[in-house]
Amino acid sequence: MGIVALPSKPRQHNAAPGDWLEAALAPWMAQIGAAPGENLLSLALDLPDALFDLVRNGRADRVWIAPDEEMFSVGAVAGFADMSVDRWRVACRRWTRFGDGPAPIAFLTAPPAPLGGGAHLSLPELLLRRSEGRCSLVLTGYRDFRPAAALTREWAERFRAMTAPAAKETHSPVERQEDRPDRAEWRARVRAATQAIRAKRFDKVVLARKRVVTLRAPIDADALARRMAQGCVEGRVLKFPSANGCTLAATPELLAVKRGRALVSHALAGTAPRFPTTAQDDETARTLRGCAKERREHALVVQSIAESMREICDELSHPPEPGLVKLPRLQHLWTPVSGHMREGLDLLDAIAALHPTPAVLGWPKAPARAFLRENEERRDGLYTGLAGWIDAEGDGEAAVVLRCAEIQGREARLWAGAGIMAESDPDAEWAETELKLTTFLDILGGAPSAEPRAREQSRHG
Ligand SMILES: C=C(O[C@@H]1C=C(C(=O)O)C=C[C@H]1O)C(=O)O
Repeated sequence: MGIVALPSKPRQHNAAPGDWLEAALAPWMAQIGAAPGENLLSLALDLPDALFDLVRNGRADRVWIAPDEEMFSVGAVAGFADMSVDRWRVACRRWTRFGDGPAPIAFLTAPPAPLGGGAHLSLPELLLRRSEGRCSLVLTGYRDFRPAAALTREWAERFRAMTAPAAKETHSPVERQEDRPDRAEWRARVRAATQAIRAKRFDKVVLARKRVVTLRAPIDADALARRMAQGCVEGRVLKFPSANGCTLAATPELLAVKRGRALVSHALAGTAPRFPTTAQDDETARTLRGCAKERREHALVVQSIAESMREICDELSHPPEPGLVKLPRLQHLWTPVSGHMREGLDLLDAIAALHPTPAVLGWPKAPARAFLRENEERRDGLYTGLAGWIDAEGDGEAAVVLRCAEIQGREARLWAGAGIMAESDPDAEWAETELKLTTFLDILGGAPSAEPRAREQSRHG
């Protein structure tokens, strides 16, 4: 499935966005004024398509784009900007909601795989959502002791800022790029990992590396997110704030998708390049499916996901043989694991059970994590962490943040990793990470790869 194409120019809309919102809020003022001050309050409004287009061509703190859905948000509700899981659950029970639109959601993140740990939630003040062809605006606030008009004024100001026309996108050339670790150090790290595996410390560990790309001018993360969304990806395009700037990703890996009681986790591990001719591409896919190392690497991930899901699901199933996910530059072995979640559990329970999987950490998890800590692999931004959203019913999605970069000023810190098994060859694993880096390099605007193209180099070529 492809990502919906974005119109390059916003369609015309006559009313100024701020005026439109004030008029749309007017009929609700009395009800907002009478709502209990100690509860969260949300109002969902239908939004004209043209205003939605203004937003997706403008600026947003958080962006989430799926094949059948788009979400953009600004602001975080004061006092609920960083919610604990418990606080979210309590708030959901005492929420005053108006309007006939989608329920409010919180965005969530979880730390990179070597750190692990639970989810953080952030409650957006303004959420623009297009789902099933319908555009809506969900406004959320905590009125506390303020008059209702103070709250609606804040919403209107944010909406004006969000719909202000974005600066014209300019393309900035690459000034320099650097690999950390460099190739020699990478080889040493992979050898250390394969030795530890042969010494039976663990079966698999995921090593990662970064490329720091510096452009001549500051990077426009919103423009990059739009470019990513225009490409065709299997998965999710996202932009989330992270420790030093923001993280952008076009990731194919979905850790958890929950709708009602149905939970699906997508095991993705085992990688090969794509080729322009069908014959060569199919041959590579056959080699990937038949490669014992890749199959074992994949099987570890499926087994671990199934074990974790058994703790929270009653029924579990997955196809006996992996399928393939085909991306523009890569193909992966893929197994969707489906389950029927136990009564009363939500997406956050699924995250607690599943994150991180051996696809981004290793197996068994504890010694793989200890190895990464000893080797001081510090992953920037949200790389191999999670990003996603949850609604008040506990449904939602969590993607593993891959094919990503943390953007700060003129710098993009790109990350890619590979599963290391006993027989891993350092150069083949380097080639695989090169290929993974191209997903983001392509979007950044043709930054030339520091190494020869991995397509021709891969162990499957
Ligand atoms: C670690 C990454 O990707 C993960 C590792 C894979 C592998 O080793 O084959 C495949 C998909 C992802 O689960 C990455 O893209 O950086």
